[in-house]
Amino acid sequence: MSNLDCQSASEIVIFGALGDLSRRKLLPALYQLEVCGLINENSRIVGAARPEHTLEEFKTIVLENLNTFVKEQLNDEVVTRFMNRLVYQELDFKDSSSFTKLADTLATGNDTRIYYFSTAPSIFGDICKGLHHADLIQDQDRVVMEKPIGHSLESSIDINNQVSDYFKENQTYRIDHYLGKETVLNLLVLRFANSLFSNNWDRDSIDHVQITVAESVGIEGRWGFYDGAGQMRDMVQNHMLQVLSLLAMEPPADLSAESVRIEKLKVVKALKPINKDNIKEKAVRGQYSDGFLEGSAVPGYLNEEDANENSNTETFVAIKAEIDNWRWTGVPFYLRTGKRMPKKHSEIVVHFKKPPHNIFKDSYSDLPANKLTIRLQPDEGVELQMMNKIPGIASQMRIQENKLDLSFSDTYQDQRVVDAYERLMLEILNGNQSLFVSRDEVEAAWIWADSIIDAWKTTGESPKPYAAGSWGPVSSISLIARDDRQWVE
Ligand SMILES: NC(=O)C1=CN([C@@H]2O[C@H](COP(=O)(O)OP(=O)(O)OC[C@H]3O[C@@H](n4cnc5c(N)ncnc54)[C@H](OP(=O)(O)O)[C@@H]3O)[C@@H](O)[C@H]2O)C=CC1
Ligand SMILES: O=C1O[C@H](COP(=O)(O)O)[C@@H](O)[C@H](O)[C@H]1O
Repeated sequence: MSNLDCQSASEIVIFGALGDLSRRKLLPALYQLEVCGLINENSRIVGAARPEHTLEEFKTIVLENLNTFVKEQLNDEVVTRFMNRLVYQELDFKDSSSFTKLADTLATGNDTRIYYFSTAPSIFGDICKGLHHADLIQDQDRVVMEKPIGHSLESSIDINNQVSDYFKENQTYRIDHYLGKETVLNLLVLRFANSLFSNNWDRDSIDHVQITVAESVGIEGRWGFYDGAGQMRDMVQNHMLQVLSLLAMEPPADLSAESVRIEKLKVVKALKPINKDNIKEKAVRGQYSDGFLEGSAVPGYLNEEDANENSNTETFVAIKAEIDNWRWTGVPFYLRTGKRMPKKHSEIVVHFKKPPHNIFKDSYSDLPANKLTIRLQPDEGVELQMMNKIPGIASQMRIQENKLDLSFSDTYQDQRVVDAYERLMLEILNGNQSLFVSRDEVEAAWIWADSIIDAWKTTGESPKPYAAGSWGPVSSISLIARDDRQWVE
């Protein structure tokens, strides 16, 4: 079945259509789906926003954005098709009575509506009330929620309740854009389409796993938002736990949303709690200070624009996560993520156990373990480090460490790199929830993350400084060195 066979025509309503996310990601993603012919020909895109604009003015803004944010040259024919789908709706999301205008607009369109909440979560409840007030919620409609879903378990329950009063769970799509990344999706294929890995994916074969999500960017003008969150809430509670779940979950029965989400949830629930009693040995938080990136001086977190110089917010986190279940007992998952690290570089390194006995002692005294490196971004690919004989007639067997390297850009040269939002938008249009996060997952992740954040608060643990352009505070090296291991650089 092609994607379009399962996709009914819909009204795609973007609340916050003139905001940053919509302009940079959502509209370009929809344009790319248009290029691929993946949007039902009768679907419309309704931009809802506060300012008064004519449709022509809205189209002009959208075209400017496409010119800016779509990497490839725009195709005139596709642009015309895309523009013909656009509708503009001036709306104050906090004024329920104004939603009757939206009802009039939607009355002339398709039966199924996709409501994309591209606004701050504090407004989700107001939008739901407005939609309800104008009788705009039907069983076949879908709602898309952007992150962050709260800043704690309590606030996430509150946001989820505000939406679930009006939409059922099977109508709700919670975005974690990491689930739309090609390389994150490829984890499923790597693990469950290759028996070499699926048969060796447990405590018997694996020594430990490292997950690094390093960013070279700093706060990029969003100090106010970021300072209330920090790297634990911004990256670990969501993206890193999603990656960890896909990496560690049991094989799902199939790829349905229900099967995949149940298995991911079990992983998060099995995470050993980190609290005030063990925080010092299990987690490290850091904050970047002045430093250098690619040869240029960059300010520290407390010297960024709009900064409050007393902030204790972390911009770096390293954690020794442990999954208390049959498969993973005794296998640490070391997580590390930070802003202003030397480069944008995200990867998973699976360290297998060493061979039990070395028969090559004469040429190699200490056989290294196999390492599987999954490069998430950039330079996406998969690399397996293994031992190999050096060809030659020498009487003594000479061996060396070598690698099998599958670089996606070399192997799939003709393929454009698909942005995560394109993939996720397509899944929303097709009504497939597999790549979206269930309420249970969000809440289980908050329980684990909250305990760490509370422990930092209780112990008064301040973030350790690290120079911008470095790999994090020295204590993150100690975190892993205590177990006689080291971060892969
Ligand atoms: N930007 C990004 O890259 C990412 C954003 N997100 C999330 O996506 C969501 C949107 O973010 P972002 O686009 O950056 O935010 P913006 O503030 O840029 O956009 C939000 C839009 O909502 C509009 N809005 C707010 N209140 C009302 C109202 N009462 N009535 C009508 N319109 C209103 C704003 O309009 P006005 O300007 O008139 O107030 C603004 O255009 C947030 O939850 C964010 O956390 C998640 C990941 C990445
Ligand atoms: O959600 C977020 O993700 C980005 C990192 O996303 P990536 O796709 O560039 O890896 C992060 O910079 C931002 O702070 C966070 O809110």
